[in-house]
Amino acid sequence: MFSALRQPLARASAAKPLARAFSVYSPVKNAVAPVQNAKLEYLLTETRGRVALVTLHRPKALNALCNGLFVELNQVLKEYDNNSEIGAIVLTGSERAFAAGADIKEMKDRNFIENYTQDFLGHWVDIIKIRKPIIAAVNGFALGGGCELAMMCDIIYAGDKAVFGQPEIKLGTIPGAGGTQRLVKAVGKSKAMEMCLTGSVNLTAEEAERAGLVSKVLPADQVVDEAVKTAEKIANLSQPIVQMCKDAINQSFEIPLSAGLNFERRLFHSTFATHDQKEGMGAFAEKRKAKFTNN
Ligand SMILES: CCCCCCC[C@H](O)CC(=O)SCCNC(=O)CCNC(=O)[C@H](O)C(C)(C)COP(=O)([O-])OP(=O)([O-])OC[C@H]1O[C@@H](n2cnc3c(N)ncnc32)[C@H](O)[C@@H]1OP(=O)([O-])[O-]
Repeated sequence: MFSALRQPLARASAAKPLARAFSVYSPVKNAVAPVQNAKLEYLLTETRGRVALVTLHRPKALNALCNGLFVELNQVLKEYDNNSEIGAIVLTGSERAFAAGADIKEMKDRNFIENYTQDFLGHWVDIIKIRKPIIAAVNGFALGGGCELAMMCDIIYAGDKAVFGQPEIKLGTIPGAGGTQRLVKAVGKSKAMEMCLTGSVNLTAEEAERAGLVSKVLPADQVVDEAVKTAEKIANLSQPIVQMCKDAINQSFEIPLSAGLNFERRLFHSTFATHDQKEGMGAFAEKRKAKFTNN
């Protein structure tokens, strides 16, 4: 199914839902049922040069994250990951909300047995398997799962009115997709504890930048364009080397320093097996711009 979808995605140039074959998730049972020629209901997609721009589009619910949205998001991201015309991805929401968290109304009646046996949220986090860099362009609310989704991306740019928070505790639950883990690594234990334990201490965009959660704060109407510009820069570098670099940085979250340094050195060594390393260093020595061929 993915290869059949590749062409329509690669050609898409306007921000509108694409008609295609799709699978949808039953919110209750997590069962995948194939639906032919359904439309994207929760996303807008477009391509700008070598960058794919994916917009969460559930405006009436402030982009609350539901099962159907993740089925679409996973498929679209996988398509772009496999499309050699695309070098990087920008994920954004609306000016009012990147995402106001998991859909509370959809999940409120779930029970423990269902959650456990169906591994509720298991497939929601497939975004971390995407090999190409993903930049989150965040405006408005990034709460609960919205904050967690942004943290699963590789770089976060925030609009000046963005708000990051983990309010789950006020709903009688805890963050379920990285709020107690990635947030600690991004902002430190004390701030993460304060945010998660109170549910009401949020970070403004500037606070998030100071804490290291966000790499740049921009006027709200410039966030997406700036994210696309950065994504385009990355997309025009050597793609295998970009992927190795993303891999190496992500390893720093998983393994001890000595193992991470070893992993990094092995990847560094292996870049010398590529044509792009010869081209990149050769171009520097010859005082010309490198032309990478992804080999
Ligand atoms: C990457 C993988 C992610 C996995 C996630 C893991 C699990 C996660 O850790 C758990 C959560 O996220 S738990 C969630 C953590 N998040 C939270 O606790 C935040 C919950 N949201 C809020 O506190 C408020 O909506 C805001 C303060 C965001 C805005 O307030 P405002 O400006 O007065 O606007 P308004 O009038 O309130 O909302 C407009 C419409 O949107 C609707 N809607 C909004 N969020 C919704 C949601 N999450 N659900 C459903 N619907 C939601 C709202 O009902 C209303 O619809 P209506 O049909 O017109 O009634």
